[in-house]
Formats: sequence, C-alpha cells, structure tokens
Amino acid sequence: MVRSNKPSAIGLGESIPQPTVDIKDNILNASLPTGESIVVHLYGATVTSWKTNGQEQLFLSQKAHLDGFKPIRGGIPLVFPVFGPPPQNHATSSLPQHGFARNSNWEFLGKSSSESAENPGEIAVKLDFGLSHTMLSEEFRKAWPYEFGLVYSVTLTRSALETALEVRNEGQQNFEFQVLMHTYLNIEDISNIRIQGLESKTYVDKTSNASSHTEESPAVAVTGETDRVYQGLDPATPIVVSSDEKPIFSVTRESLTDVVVWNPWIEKAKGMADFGPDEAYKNMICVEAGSVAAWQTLEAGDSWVGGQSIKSRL
Ligand SMILES: O=P(O)(O)OC[C@H]1O[C@H](O)[C@H](O)[C@@H](O)[C@@H]1O
Repeated sequence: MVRSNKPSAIGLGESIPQPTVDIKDNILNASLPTGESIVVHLYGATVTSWKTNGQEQLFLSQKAHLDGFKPIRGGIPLVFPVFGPPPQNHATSSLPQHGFARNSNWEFLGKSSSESAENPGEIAVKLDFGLSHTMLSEEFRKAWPYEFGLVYSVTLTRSALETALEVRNEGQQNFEFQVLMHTYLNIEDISNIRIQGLESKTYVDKTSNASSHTEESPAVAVTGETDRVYQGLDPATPIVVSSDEKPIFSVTRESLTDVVVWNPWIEKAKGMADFGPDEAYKNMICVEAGSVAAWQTLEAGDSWVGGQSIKSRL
C-alpha cells in the first residue's frame, strides 16, 4: 500500500484525528479514529485481537496462556527460525517446535502514523517490535547461536491488518531460517467456509505421512483434521476465505510463497490443553503465510523482508 510521508498531524494545528496507542503490562492497544483496533502482546509480539466494525477478526482460544507460560494459542503467533518440529542434524535441531520468536519477550520500538495516499484523511498506525540475539533466553541463544535482529511491523489501516518481518544477519556466519505468520482467523462456522486461490497448487498433507498432492478444488472445504502446506504460490494472488459464498478474508503476501491451512478438528482440539472450548475448532481456520517449504539462507550482513496483508469482511 502506498502512503504519503506526511508527518503526523499532531502539532501542526490540523484537525485530522490521530490513532491512540497505549501500553500497559507489556500489552499494546492501538485504535484508529474510525474505530478499528488491535492488541499486541510483547510476549511473542503476538497480535491477539483485531477488530473492525466492532467485530473480532482473529480467533483466540479461551484457554490461551497470556502470561508468558507458553506460546499464545490464537491471534498471530510468529514462527521463526523453524516451522514445525526441527529436523535432525540441522542448526535448528535443539529448538522447540516453531522456534523461539513466539515465546520470547520482544521490545516495543515505537509507533508511527501515516495518511493513506488513496484516501486522504484516512489514517494508519504502524507499531514496530524488535528481537535480537542478546534478548533471547540463554537456552535459546545456546540452541541457535547466530547474531540476528528481527523487526516486526504491525500496521493497522482502515481496511487491513498488515504484518511484516525483517530478518537481519548481524553476525559473520550465514544462517538458514523459515518463517510463518500463524494467523488464526475468527469464523462463525467451519462448515460454511471455502478457501480459494489454492487450485492446482502442490501441497504436503501433514495428516497423512507428509504425502504430496495437487489441489483440485477451486474452493477448498474443511471437513476434518486439516494440516496442509501449499507451496510455490504467487504472493500477489489473494487467498480468499468465504463463508456461505461471501468473501470474508483476503490474504496477500510479500516474499512468502507458502501457505499452511490448519484446523485441528474434534480430537486434536480436545487434546490441546490450551484450546477451548472443545467445539471452538468450528470457529477458527488458520491460513498461515510463510516461507517454510525450503530454507532461506541469509548471508552475513544481509537482510530479508516478508509480510502479509489481510483484508476482512470485504
Ligand atoms: O501446537 P502448535 O505448536 O502451536 O502448532 C499448531 C500447528 O501449527 C501449524 O499449523 C502446523 O502445520 C501444525 O502441524 C501444528 O499442529
């Protein structure tokens, strides 16, 4: 999205209402003058709420731990530097499933607001979060001893939620990483949901021995446990989630060519201690933009940026 670099109206004597940003107990609340809002926990830099028109767009388990005890079950946990259980004999082998970003304490780097170039008067707010090797627990630093810096930007506009991650290699050694924005979308009823934009793409089905398939459906329905890694997608082609044939979310990406579609369904939902209530699997679908089918190599001194933009209730 193109925005003007106009400075914030505050102090200029202009009357454009500005976003509000509060931080309390390591939780940030930001809202736009038009009413849209987000909540971000410094633990994991996890976005746990995104409201538009008074409606919650992200799913958060009622049993999610919000005290730093374990990664937050819901919202948008960030997966880095490994997706899933780490492979053996790899630099990430000693890390937990999905790495350390979602279970480390990030710092708030600051906020900025800007005016939409397309719709003057429409204000967006961007919150930046940082995590570097010096901030990791000793355990994580030992398990992945690279000198890195992450800057995660969460931008709330009137029509979208954008999340972007910059990965910097600040050391002398190259490193490999995977990244994923594990977005839990809030839905009314999984039986009415269809996902478009995946047809003819190859996917690995993690529920059946990582077997490889080609998606045949132009509108994928979720009728049982689903855990698929779709690969090699064009990031500019939106993944559209519809309910009762009405589009409710559209996800475009930048530099993220894989998309994971996950729903734990009945048994797995019951088996997760932090997932609740049991039937809540009907109210969520994870559409996760990432780069996970292969490894990104980042050379010493280089940086990489990837992100997603989610539009809701289109
Ligand atoms: O339980 P978690 O570690 O949060 O992982 C939750 C899920 O994340 C992704 O969607 C993976 O593809 C699934 O295999 C995994 O079950």
